[in-house]
Amino acid sequence: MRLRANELSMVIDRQPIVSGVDITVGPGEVVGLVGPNGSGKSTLLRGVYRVLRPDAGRAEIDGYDVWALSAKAAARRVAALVQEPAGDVDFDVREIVRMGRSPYLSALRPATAADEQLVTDALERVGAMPLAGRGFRTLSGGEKQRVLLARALAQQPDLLVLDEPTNHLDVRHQLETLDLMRRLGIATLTALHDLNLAAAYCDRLYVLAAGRVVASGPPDEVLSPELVGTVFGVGAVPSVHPVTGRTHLAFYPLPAAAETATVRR
Ligand SMILES: Nc1ncnc2c1ncn2[C@@H]1O[C@H](COP(=O)(O)OP(=O)(O)OP(=O)(O)O)[C@@H](O)[C@H]1O
Repeated sequence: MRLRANELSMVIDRQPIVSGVDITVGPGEVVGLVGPNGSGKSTLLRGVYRVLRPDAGRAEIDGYDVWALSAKAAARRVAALVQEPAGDVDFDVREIVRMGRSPYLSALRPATAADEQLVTDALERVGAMPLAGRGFRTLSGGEKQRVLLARALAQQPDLLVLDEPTNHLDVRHQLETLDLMRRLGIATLTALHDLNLAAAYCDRLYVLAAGRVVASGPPDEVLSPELVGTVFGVGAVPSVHPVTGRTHLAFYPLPAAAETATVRR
């Protein structure tokens, strides 16, 4: 499986939000999307998981334009874990995860025991089996996040798209979730705010600023103090993490006069 976003541009209310973005995710690769608030990360992801149609360019999975596929066919290839309200109806956890099988079902292809087993497997994989009978609305933010990840896994996607998967998670569950994401072996494109987590868990990063990719490559090469200063407007001191051996950035505020201008669209 290979995702290739080619010259993707997205306009909202006549404002360019994503401009000429090229992104690839190779088989089994975990690719991070980082950038300041409002830089267009979620909008770009929506173009990829087929919720917001790009105004120009294409997002292709194995050469298929995701926008040329039916919604159901696209959902068999791409699963998204996004920040979403629970909705009005109180489904239980198992029902929520079962929804991940709906792209495969139809009047001619009703749910089978194999589908139910996939639901169980997905719940087990994220450690949410003890929550299976609970009402989704009664879960904590972190529990909800894990159940939504289980739903995405039940979809058996070729590509996982995650928008801030560590949102709401305590520090242990942040590490566990990203560790799980890596172990899944599924090609993944994930927006992450925490640059140190992005560096620790992603094979490659794309840095978005004002809707454009301003840097890309392995985290160690991309997250230089210069780039962090220019794009995020903070100082960064790199060091080697004493346990993991990965590059770790310590941040500090820059004096107001030294703040660099944000990249213009
Ligand atoms: N439906 C919408 N209507 C109007 N403006 C929108 C809409 N969706 C996104 N935008 C604007 O597009 C810009 C990019 O938003 P987006 O959510 O893609 O950024 P982001 O990088 O994911 O931000 P954050 O890190 O804060 O989640 C923002 O200025 C936002 O206000």
